[in-house]
Amino acid sequence: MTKSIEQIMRTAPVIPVLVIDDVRHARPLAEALVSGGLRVLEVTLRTPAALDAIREMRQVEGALVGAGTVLNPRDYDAAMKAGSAFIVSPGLTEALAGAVAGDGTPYLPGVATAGDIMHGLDLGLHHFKFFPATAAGGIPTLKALAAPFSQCRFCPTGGITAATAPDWLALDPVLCVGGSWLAPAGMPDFDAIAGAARQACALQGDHT
Ligand SMILES: O=C[C@H](O)COP(=O)(O)O
Ligand SMILES: CC(=O)C(=O)O
Repeated sequence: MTKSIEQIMRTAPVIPVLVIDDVRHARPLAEALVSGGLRVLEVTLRTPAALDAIREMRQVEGALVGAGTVLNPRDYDAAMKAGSAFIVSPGLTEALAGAVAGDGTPYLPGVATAGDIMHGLDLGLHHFKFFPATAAGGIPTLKALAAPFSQCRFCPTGGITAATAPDWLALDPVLCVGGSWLAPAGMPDFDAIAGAARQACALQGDHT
């Protein structure tokens, strides 16, 4: 059965945001992250290898693999054909949100302003990526934005690190955070990635 975006956001406290250049790294990367307890994986459509990486990673037992940097209905279509379990975009447009929400696909669009959130609510959305979290003002901005929108839940992403993630996760409207710190660019060190995933998994991220 398809999981809701809320269930996906509550699966683990951290969603690794992945930029995969070499499809040969995809499976071992997913295995390292899942072995550390991070089951929800966002593969950004920023590289030519991304769609094949999604196809590979979804074979890994326990992995819940979605597509990030989905910018328009064409990207959405390609991401779904590759088997994405959820969709993430850096912002919110009617063209994309209409296509994704119309299909009932779990969807996490990016918002950075009250107007963005109101636009999302008009489209029936209540779960958002707060992006770019740190550059958009950090925790004070999210607290101020969340106050009038008590029905909304957030996954802050952008500039978050292992050191700052706990402060974000302590906020009630925050169900999880996203970040690329778990798998930095370059040749992956899968043991180090599994270790970072274990630490991230131990962070508290479950709010009612
Ligand atoms: O999805 C968004 C970002 O690329 C992740 O941000 P970050 O690299 O600052 O963690
Ligand atoms: C930044 C972001 O949300 C994305 O690449 O999907």
